[in-house]
Amino acid sequence: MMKTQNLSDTRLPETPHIVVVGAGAMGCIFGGKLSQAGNRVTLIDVNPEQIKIMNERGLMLEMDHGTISVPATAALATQVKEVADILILFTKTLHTEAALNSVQHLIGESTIVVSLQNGLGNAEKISRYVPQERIVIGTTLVPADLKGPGHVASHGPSSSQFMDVELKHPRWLDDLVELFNQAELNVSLNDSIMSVIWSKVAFNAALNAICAGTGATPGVLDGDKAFQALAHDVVHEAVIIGQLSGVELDEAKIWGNVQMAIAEHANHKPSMLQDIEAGRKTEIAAINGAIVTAAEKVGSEAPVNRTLTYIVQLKEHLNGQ
Ligand SMILES: NC(=O)C1=CN([C@@H]2O[C@H](COP(=O)(O)OP(=O)(O)OC[C@H]3O[C@@H](n4cnc5c(N)ncnc54)[C@H](OP(=O)(O)O)[C@@H]3O)[C@@H](O)[C@H]2O)C=CC1
Ligand SMILES: CC(C)(CO)C(=O)C(=O)O
Repeated sequence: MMKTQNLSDTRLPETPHIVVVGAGAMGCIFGGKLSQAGNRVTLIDVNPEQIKIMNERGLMLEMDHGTISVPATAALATQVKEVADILILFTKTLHTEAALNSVQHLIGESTIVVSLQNGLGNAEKISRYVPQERIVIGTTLVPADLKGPGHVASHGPSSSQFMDVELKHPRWLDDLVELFNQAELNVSLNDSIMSVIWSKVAFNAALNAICAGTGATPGVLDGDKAFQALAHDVVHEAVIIGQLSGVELDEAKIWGNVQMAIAEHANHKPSMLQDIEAGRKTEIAAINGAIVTAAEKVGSEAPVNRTLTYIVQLKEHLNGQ
């Protein structure tokens, strides 16, 4: 049963309890920075060994301006009792439902759930657990490489955009932006959030899937004609399907972000490549696969994205997934 109350005029509590679900690369960066800014943060994950290490050693974040150490409170979902005021989802999309199932006892009448996860369909999944008026969705360009439990490297420019899914811009949303920005997370609101999400999907469909398929980081692909041609075709096809689905998209801007990542995130392993290297299943279904599904819905096809989906799935199978 979903718990709800009218929230449009409410503000965030003075010292909100922030729960980050998924203490991997992104969870540690966001949780660590929010914690360093003086917030009460609990990290939830599924691996007891990693949780123990994070509690003992804290988080180590390697950033452009140096490495910071932040004490951490990490736990299994069942060990956390205090309801979350803000629940930030940073599992891979394929674990969203399991993660939400495990934290249902932490979702109260005014808990706000934030997802900056990659891929399409995040809001739909979350809305099975939380009323739409309390869901915030968006994207992030923060590059995060997991080096070990609680140890993350993040280099290069980063920014994030989000909005409440109902596009009502309640007062607490401004508080949320301020909270993130006080932690130097560089977030902004964007009313055209479906355009933002589709643009990121088109970007990830090219960058993440090609890097996962080839094993290369963006910098290695710099200047390669075959990469440029393939990435262009992936983005172009995604843009056409997004537009046919009713979303406004600016192909040049998306392409600009791909070039930015090649230049500025040269050594970052896109999250899908990190999954392949760790022998995990990837988010290919929620990114390139979701473009293929969207194409079918509008009576079209997305052969380039379908082929890339097969290639990454093949890599998963070869990894035993
Ligand atoms: N890394 C990056 O640079 C970026 C990532 N993103 C997006 O952010 C999201 C998170 O990515 P990232 O941080 O890289 O992923 P990671 O795989 O590094 O971290 C996810 C964490 O969630 C844990 N987990 C799995 N299932 C559950 C569960 N049921 N409950 C709680 N925790 C769980 C995982 O544990 P285990 O490993 O044991 O499964 C892992 O520790 C993804 O959607 C990704 O696409 C967006 C922009 C950049
Ligand atoms: C960091 C970024 C934007 C790729 O450059 C990303 O989305 C990912 O790694 O999944």
